[in-house]
Parts: sequence; structure tokens; C-alpha cells
Amino acid sequence: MSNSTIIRFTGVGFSYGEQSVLNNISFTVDKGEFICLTGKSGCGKSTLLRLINGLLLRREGEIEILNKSIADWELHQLRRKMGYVLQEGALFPHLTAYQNMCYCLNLIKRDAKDSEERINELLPLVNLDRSVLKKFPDTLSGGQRQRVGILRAIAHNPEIVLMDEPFSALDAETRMNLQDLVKNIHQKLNTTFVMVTHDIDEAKRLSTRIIHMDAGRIQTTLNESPSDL
Ligand SMILES: Nc1ncnc2c1ncn2[C@@H]1O[C@H](COP(=O)(O)OP(=O)(O)OP(=O)(O)O)[C@@H](O)[C@H]1O
Repeated sequence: MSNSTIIRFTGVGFSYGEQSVLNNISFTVDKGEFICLTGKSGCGKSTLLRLINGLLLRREGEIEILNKSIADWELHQLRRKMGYVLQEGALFPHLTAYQNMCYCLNLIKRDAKDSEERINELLPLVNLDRSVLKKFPDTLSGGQRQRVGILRAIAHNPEIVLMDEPFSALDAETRMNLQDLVKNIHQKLNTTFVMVTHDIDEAKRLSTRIIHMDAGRIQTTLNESPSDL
């Protein structure tokens, strides 16, 4: 594994029970890339993402993350190296926006003052006003919820940020704003992103590379903005 390769899949297969979902998946991701996983509904994108952070355990082949086989990682340690953004932010409903933002920082035992400083530093990056901090998720707009979710995912300075259709529930304008915001975060923090999207235009706007899947296999990997998708 080269020094800059931080994710490597070699011949990975996965099944839910009898249903084979991923077949012979091999690819690498280098530090600092922004990968978009595209492909039709049901082709296995989210399953692949869940294998990266050990939410699912692979059945065949080998997965290496940060130069170590996933089998050798303590999963809670591995997940501290990652941030995860899901649809609509997937915030904890009983926690305020601020408490949600602190969630991963608490896991790595940052003290309260450090956490507060970190969050104050990141608020402008996700374009959120301090007035949201005391609010509960159900009183935030969809865009605000997703900004909180993004801040939570990057607050502990993860090596890899995984995003699963993060903007799919948003209106077109908010979606564009958040795409710009994530692009800016990627450039500023030099973190590696792997994002699932079914939206090819979104993938072209954000990614440094597109991995296009079809029926559980990687069909094409495209470095340039693809015109044939
Ligand atoms: N927990 C599960 N148990 C059983 N089958 C599942 C489970 N999760 C997903 N599947 C099946 O695995 C296949 C791949 O699902 P996956 O969610 O990875 O696809 P996807 O490409 O992310 O789809 P979408 O774009 O619709 O989210 C689908 O046929 C789906 O029904």
C-alpha cells in the first residue's frame, strides 16, 4: 500500500443472507481524494460505504483502512478516524444542535472548553449562526440540520468523511449551497471524502474521481468529468 493510499478494497464480496450484493470489488482511495460512488438504486453503494467503517463486515476479499486490515482494527477506534453524514443529518433528536456537534468530540474525550473552541472555529465554515446551537433538530430547517450533521462529522478532524446521499432531501437551492460548502471544506481541511450519490451532476461538481457501480460491481472509474454517464 502506498503511503498515500488510505482505503484499499481487494476482491471484496458481500451478501445479505442469500442475496449477493457486492462482487469482486477492488479499488483504492488516496489521501485527499473526493470520491463519489454513483450508480442505480440498489446497486450496492450504501453497502460499500458501510463496509468502509465496519458497520458491515466483509464476507470475501480484503479491506485495508489507513494501512491496516479492517480485521485488525478495533472498530470503535476505526470509527473515531471517520466522520459519517447521512440523509437529513441523522441528528440525535433528544440533543441540541450544540450537543450533536460535540458528540464525536466527546467520544475522543476532548474537554468541554476545547470542544467549544473547535465548534466556534467550525461554525463559519458550515455557515451556521450561533442562534441554532440551543435548538433541537426538529426546530431546524433541513439545510440547518444537514449543516449541523456536517459539522459533527468533521469536528474531531477525521481522516475520512463518509457521506450517504447527504443532500437528497433538500430543495435544489439548498442542495447547491451545501455542495459548495462541502467542496470548500474538502479543499480547506484536506480530508478524504467518499460520498454516495445517485446524482451525476452532483458527482461531477464535487468529486476528484467518480466510481460508477452497476449491479454490485465497479463498472467504471472516471478521473475526468464524464460525459458518457
Ligand atoms: N439490511 C439489509 N438487509 C437485506 N438486504 C439489504 C439490506 N440493505 C440493503 N439491502 C439490499 O442490498 C441491495 C443494495 O442495497 P444498497 O442500499 O447498498 O444500494 P444503493 O445502491 O445504496 O441503493 P440506493 O441508491 O437506493 O440507496 C439492495 O437490493 C437492497 O435491497
